Amino acid sequence: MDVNVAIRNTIRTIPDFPKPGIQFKDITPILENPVVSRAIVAEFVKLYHGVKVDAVAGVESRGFLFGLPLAMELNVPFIIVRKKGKLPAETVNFKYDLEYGSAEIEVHKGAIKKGMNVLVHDDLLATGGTAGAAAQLIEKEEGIVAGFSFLIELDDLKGREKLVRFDKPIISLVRYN
Ligand SMILES: O=P(O)(O)OC[C@H]1O[C@H](OP(=O)(O)OP(=O)(O)O)[C@H](O)[C@@H]1O
Ligand SMILES: Nc1ncnc2[nH]cnc12
Repeated sequence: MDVNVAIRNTIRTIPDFPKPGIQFKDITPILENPVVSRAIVAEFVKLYHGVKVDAVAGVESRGFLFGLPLAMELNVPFIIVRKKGKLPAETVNFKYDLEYGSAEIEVHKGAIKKGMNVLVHDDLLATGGTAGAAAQLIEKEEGIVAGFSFLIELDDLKGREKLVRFDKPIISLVRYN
């Protein structure tokens, strides 16, 4: 199976969600398909062969879906990056600007160890604000960004440009204009 073709054929595009003009990439049909889901994890494992990854950080909420199985396959810890106010123990936070307004993400203090190579994982790269903030959080904790992995990248929103400064591989399985 060509996993990129399988993803493209399985994703649904829902127009005007959550706002008029947005073409929402709905991954729920992928989650309902265990063959494609397994192929996605296998593809990430293959692509990260030879890259030093000590942990995978998945961004709430859709970054959790493939982030945990990927970490399990790589046999490394999975670290959850959550929106503010959801993690129960002491946290470190990073505030960032969105297109309109701002948002804050956090991880448990001590989850990212000094010098740890942490792969940022999410389902989708749009403007890059979220993935860039997760990477800054890793650096704030003295971890090293190992790279970025996404199922989907929306090229027109130029998120990649926000991530190039980390100078690490940015992998997306499917790209849309
Ligand atoms: O590149 P950006 O412009 O930052 O956008 C990408 C982010 O947006 C979506 O998450 P959303 O905030 O919709 O939350 P969810 O995963 O909980 O649905 C997506 O899952 C990414 O995390
Ligand atoms: N177009 C889109 N589809 C799905 N998730 C998104 N997150 C940001 N933009 C998105």
